[in-house]
Amino acid sequence: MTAFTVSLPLQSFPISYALWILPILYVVSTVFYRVFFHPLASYPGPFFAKFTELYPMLAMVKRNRIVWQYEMLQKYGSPVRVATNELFFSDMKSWSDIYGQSSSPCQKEKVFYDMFTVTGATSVLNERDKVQHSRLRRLLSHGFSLKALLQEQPLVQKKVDEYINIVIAPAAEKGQTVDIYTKLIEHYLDITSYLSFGESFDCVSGKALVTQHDMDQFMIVVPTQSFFPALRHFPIKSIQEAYRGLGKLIDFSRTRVRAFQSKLEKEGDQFAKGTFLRNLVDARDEETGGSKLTFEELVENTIIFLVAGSDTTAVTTTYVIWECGRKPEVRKKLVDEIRAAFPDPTVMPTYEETSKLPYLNAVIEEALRVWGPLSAGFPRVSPGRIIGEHYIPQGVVVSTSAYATARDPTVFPNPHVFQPERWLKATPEMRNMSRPFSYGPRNCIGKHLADINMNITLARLYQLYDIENDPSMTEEMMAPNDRGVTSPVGSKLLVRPRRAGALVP
Ligand code: HEM
Repeated sequence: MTAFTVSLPLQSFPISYALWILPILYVVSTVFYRVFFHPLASYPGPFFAKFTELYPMLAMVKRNRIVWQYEMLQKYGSPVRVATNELFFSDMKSWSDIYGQSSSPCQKEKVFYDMFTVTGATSVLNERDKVQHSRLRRLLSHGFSLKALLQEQPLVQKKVDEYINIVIAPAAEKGQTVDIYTKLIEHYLDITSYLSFGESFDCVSGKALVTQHDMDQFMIVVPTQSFFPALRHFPIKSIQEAYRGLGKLIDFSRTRVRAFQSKLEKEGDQFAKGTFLRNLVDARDEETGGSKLTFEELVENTIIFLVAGSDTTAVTTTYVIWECGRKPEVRKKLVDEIRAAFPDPTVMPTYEETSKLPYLNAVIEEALRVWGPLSAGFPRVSPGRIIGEHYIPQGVVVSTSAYATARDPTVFPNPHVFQPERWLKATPEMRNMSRPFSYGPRNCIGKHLADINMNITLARLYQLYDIENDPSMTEEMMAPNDRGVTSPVGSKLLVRPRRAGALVP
């Protein structure tokens, strides 16, 4: 009996010891491998990045991905190892190696892009398979061509005047201050929703079938729910409210797509000709045996257009106005150019005319370079190939930081300074390094729409009004806040509009 009680701890000792020692050995050997023998072991970067995913996660939570990526590249050079299996680049060649056309492309990274689905269906944004993506892109390309979009120009012009009459004119009349940013999101949402569904949300006029607030819930709920599917059951008021907003958006899209399909069946093909939905519903992809988009694909894609098309364009327009507000010499040149081109206030500028105004386009290019709303590195997975100067093994997550390449001082002297003049003599290097719409087969499909929207809105605004920043606006309030789309941290830009000529620029 005594022998048994004494020997029991001795017999069990090695087992309990092993229970502790094995996990410790596993952790130590994993860290040791990742630091010294991992294929990325020789790349520079912060020490903890060698064996954790801590830094990218922290940057996401702190909403400062773009600035953090830039700081990493500044400190360690390109490429920098920012997590066990992840590299950032900031050289010109990495743009084409990572994002360019290729028979073995770097595919979009699964965890990141799986976050961006509302209904569970895939969209042109998050489809990773090359063949399936090409099919979606082909089906959509006609609707997003400059030619097709210009047929809808009268709608854009009408919405621009509506925005000005409802938002700007009353403030100018009464000498009041107005928040231009929030209303710009609504303005572009009104245009994109019309182009998507053949029916505008009409947020600016107050009809608001779906509000900008409902749209905002996408960014709050959608990325989080892919990690925490149970999120929707949390009895927290703000979460429940966010799901209600998202639900409204999905219901609206489903109803519109259904109504659209049945109208098309009953009335034939003579209605809503220029809308994206019309092109999507009709489109057949001959290369995949005449396949059409499913109902859920139609709903998912139209929602993605709304999300991708409104905030991005509004942020860029807002930063143009902010920069012109704090740089009177820039504002004067812009206003002079626009008013010389369109002296008659009863004549609305067209895109064809505004696209020929060098200074207006230089101001927009510079706003996209300095304040691009999607300038974080978009993650791709190496198929095992040379990127930049290095062979990057299969499975490594890679990206080029658009924010960093657009700040390369050898290409953009004084890179942090807003200087539209630099674009008046743009070099090929400048175009290669400033890529606000990304590059290659996964670049922005909505670029032409963004150009048309921004050119007409800005030309009309400065044709009719002098606009000053409200003195309460500070640089801190305009600092970029990375919520997926990078927008001013203060979520507003207060301005004082006055009828043209009231200010001496
Ligand atoms: C100033 C405005 C805009 C900027 C700076 C911008 C920028 C970008 C960038 C950088 C990407 C690549 C994202 C990635 O690799 O994951 C992208 C993709 C995309 N954008 Fe835009 N965008 C703008 C406006 C628009 C508009 C107006 C629409 C449509 C209504 C749109 C629809 C899309 C879609 C559908 C994709 C995914 C394309 C694909 O993966 O094939 N964007 N955009």
